[in-house]
Amino acid sequence: MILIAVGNTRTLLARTQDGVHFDSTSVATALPPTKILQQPGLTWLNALNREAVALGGVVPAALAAWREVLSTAAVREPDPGFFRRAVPHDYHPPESLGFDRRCCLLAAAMDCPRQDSIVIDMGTVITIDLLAGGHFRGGRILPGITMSLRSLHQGTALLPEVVLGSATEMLGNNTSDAIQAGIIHLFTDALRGAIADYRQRSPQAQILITGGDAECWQPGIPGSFYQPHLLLRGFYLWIQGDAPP
Ligand SMILES: Nc1ncnc2c1ncn2[C@@H]1O[C@H](COP(=O)(O)OP(=O)(O)O)[C@@H](O)[C@H]1O
Ligand SMILES: CC(C)(COP(=O)(O)O)[C@@H](O)C(=O)NCCC(=O)O
Ligand SMILES: [K+]
Repeated sequence: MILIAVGNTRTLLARTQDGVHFDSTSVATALPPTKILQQPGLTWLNALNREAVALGGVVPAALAAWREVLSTAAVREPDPGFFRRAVPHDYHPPESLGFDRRCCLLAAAMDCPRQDSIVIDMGTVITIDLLAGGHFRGGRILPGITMSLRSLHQGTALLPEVVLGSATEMLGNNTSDAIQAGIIHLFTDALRGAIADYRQRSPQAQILITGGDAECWQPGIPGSFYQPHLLLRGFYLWIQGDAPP
């Protein structure tokens, strides 16, 4: 099966036989699908007309462009009804819950059915969601790391656009270090704070962390597990669960 998952910054293109191992790559969502399909190295995408293709995401215009390009392939899109049965929730309106959040929650719910989970997705935007007693209990949406750094530059005359290094000083003594200290401590505190709050509700919840910025932030979140393929795993389970018998 080929999975195409459209995020706000990156589109994941993945192929899997067993739903556990994913041969995946990511490309800029801003690129039109026709251009993406012409990229060298993405040769397995030639299988698009022979294999089942699953399409999902959180950027409606990009999804529409993919639908047009894939019109000859057997495209499958996830059914919200399956999600609602697998992960009951009170989100309102229910259809507004983002596709990427659903995939990660579904993976946690189906792979660890007796375990509560705090699911942190550090993508364009950061989401921190609580799955407890098999139900999605709600979450928090925060600006992402790159988005936050960019907004400091775009909203001011004097602040440069900074790339985060490994500086974690408490007190910055130049503009770049002060911004880095601000962002690193802001998000470390926000993540730890959310975990502490959610654990009042679910003391045993495991912490799963995924998304483009997760790998470098995981060490700052004690006890968390980095799950690079959480979204793809959930997407696969969703499409399989949906399949007609
Ligand atoms: N090659 C890359 N291009 C863009 N952003 C990247 C890349 N690698 C890591 N990142 C980081 O990952 C974040 C995007 O995460 P990702 O999970 O791909 O987001 P989304 O699913 O929202 O598209 C960016 O904010 C950026 O900080
Ligand atoms: C919260 C998100 C922007 C995260 O997107 P991402 O950072 O993964 O691109 C996305 O899940 C979304 O557009 N959600 C819709 C609103 C909601 O979940 O309530
Ligand atoms: K995200």
